[in-house]
Amino acid sequence: MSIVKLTTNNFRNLENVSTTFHSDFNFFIGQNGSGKSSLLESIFFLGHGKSFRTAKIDNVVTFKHTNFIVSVIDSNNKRLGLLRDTATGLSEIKIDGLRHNKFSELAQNIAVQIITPESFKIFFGGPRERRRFVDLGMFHVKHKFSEQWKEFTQVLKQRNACLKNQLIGQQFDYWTNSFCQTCINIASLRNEYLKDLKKELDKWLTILLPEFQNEINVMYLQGWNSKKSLLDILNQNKEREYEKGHSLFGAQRFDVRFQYKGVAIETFLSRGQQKLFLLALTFAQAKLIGQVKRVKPILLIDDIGAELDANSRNAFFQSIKELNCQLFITAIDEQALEPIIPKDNNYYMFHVEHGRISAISK
Ligand SMILES: Nc1ncnc2c1ncn2[C@@H]1O[C@H](COP(=O)(O)OP(=O)(O)OP(=O)(O)O)[C@@H](O)[C@H]1O
Repeated sequence: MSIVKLTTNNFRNLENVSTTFHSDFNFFIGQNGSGKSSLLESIFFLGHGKSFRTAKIDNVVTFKHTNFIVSVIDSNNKRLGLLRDTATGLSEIKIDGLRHNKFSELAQNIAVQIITPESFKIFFGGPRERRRFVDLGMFHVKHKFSEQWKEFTQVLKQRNACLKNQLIGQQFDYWTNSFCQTCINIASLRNEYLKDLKKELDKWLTILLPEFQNEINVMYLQGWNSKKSLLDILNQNKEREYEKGHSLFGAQRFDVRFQYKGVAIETFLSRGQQKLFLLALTFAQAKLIGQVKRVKPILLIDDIGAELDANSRNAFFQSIKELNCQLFITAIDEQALEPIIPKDNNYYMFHVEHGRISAISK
């Protein structure tokens, strides 16, 4: 499936947008402040239940309004909708007109990934974004993950409550044992997933960063020393954990690092190369999602011109031809898009101005 039609009401400066999209390639050009990122943000919101720019919902609702709606119709004629109200704090999720309580039910129907000019700073800046990235793939690719994650977060919460309240004895031991088991399950699922991701990554690096293909080592740090038993580690660090009041080891602390000849890649890749690497990684993840989901992965790429020279944009074009994704790509002007516009005219181009989106005839 792909998004056929998007409607937004009071989402940033997109007060009333209703636009029909191409199933593969959608390009948006517009001046600074016209609403390009807001458009991508609205689609991202539907897939993630939050913005990629702010944690404050008030910032997203159009000034002087109290709620926004984003809805889409997909190529299977399925309708997905989300309303967020700042006055009441309520969210309303609708799938084909029926209300749902859990955001994950909406997210099952739409797999959205984004790359912005800031992505690589956040991605290489700390484990949080890398965790989010991997777990998004896990959510869509590994069917068992959602259930296991739910169980894990509940167990983690209980164990943390014991640590915070200085509870010892049977109750704490019970949650610690459950915690170890759920950590091991999740760690092994992530390990499987990252092996598949690494294979797929090498394919995309062949096009985007050929000098690094087959040379990048994906290091999976599962959240505790993999040579030791988690239970032993927890027993040895009991006092430290009680002191901190939360679990210091476990699947919640995992990370994934990328190395070239034993060195972290972000320490020597240029900014443009870092962007190409992230594109390769995102494409790899999209490919894995596309293989298992009925939904076609959606890729949002904000300001493609930033950091990429003409050669890199050519490599980017070569790679997107191989992807089976629906792409939404923004740029300040058409020149930045030149090398990546399909020559067969099989795409849509839009002009964004003052929050209005109009199709440009080719
Ligand atoms: N809550 C809001 N209500 C109304 N307008 C808003 C709101 N938040 C931001 N804006 C305005 O929306 C406009 C669009 O911003 P957006 O970031 O989407 O622009 P853009 O086209 O991506 O620009 P750039 O090329 O500079 O990244 C800006 O002028 C911004 O001031």
